[in-house]
Amino acid sequence: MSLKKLNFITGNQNKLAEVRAILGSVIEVDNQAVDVPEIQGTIEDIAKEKARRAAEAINGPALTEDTALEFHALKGLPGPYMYVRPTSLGAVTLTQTSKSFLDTLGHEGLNKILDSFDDRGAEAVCTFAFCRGPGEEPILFQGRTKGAIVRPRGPTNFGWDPIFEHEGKTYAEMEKEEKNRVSHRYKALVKLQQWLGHQ
Ligand SMILES: O=P(O)(O)OP(=O)(O)OP(=O)(O)OC[C@H]1O[C@@H](n2cnc3c(O)ncnc32)[C@H](O)[C@@H]1O
Ligand SMILES: [Mg+2]
Repeated sequence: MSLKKLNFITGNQNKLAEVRAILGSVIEVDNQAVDVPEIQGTIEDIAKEKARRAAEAINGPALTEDTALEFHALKGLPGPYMYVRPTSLGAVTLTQTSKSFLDTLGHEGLNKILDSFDDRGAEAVCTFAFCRGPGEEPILFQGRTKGAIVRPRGPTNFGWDPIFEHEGKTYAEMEKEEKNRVSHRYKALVKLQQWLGHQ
């Protein structure tokens, strides 16, 4: 099967812009902002289930992405629960949490959690899941970038970018191109791109 384009199911415009910036010259990236329920579980469980549900919702091939931020001192928390949006499928609301760790605590609150630990280390984890269609098993592509949680520096337009420092700069302080050369999302997309080359 040769894929002519990817249908990236996300409501997050920042993610979409980064995916298009990284993959745009390789393959066309369409977008549908379908609200897909996110279950609780491991990053991998959440990512796979999201893609399955997206493929069912659009009745076709779907690419989804899930981002987690793991604090080493907290043994990986908040991880995929940094942001859990209330989502619903028909009458069934699957996740009830209306506010995320980030929304609730803010950049300062997330920093304060770590003030009582020596280790400010963190890892940004990006997991893309591609599902060929309803009933198919999703394939995962994961990228990880190591960093540290710091007091906010730089523009505040994308999630926790201002408090995630990688090699001396926060993601928010980097030019877009710079973030897209080192980010968790970039590393996951390199794997997706390699896989696309074999399709
Ligand atoms: O529609 P989807 O793709 O689910 O988009 P989302 O915004 O709900 O995304 P997630 O469920 O993966 O939640 C991750 C949250 O983490 C934040 N986030 C994701 N990627 C990020 C990045 O590269 N830099 C900073 N914050 C990021 C941002 O606030 C997201 O809303
Ligand atoms: Mg989401």
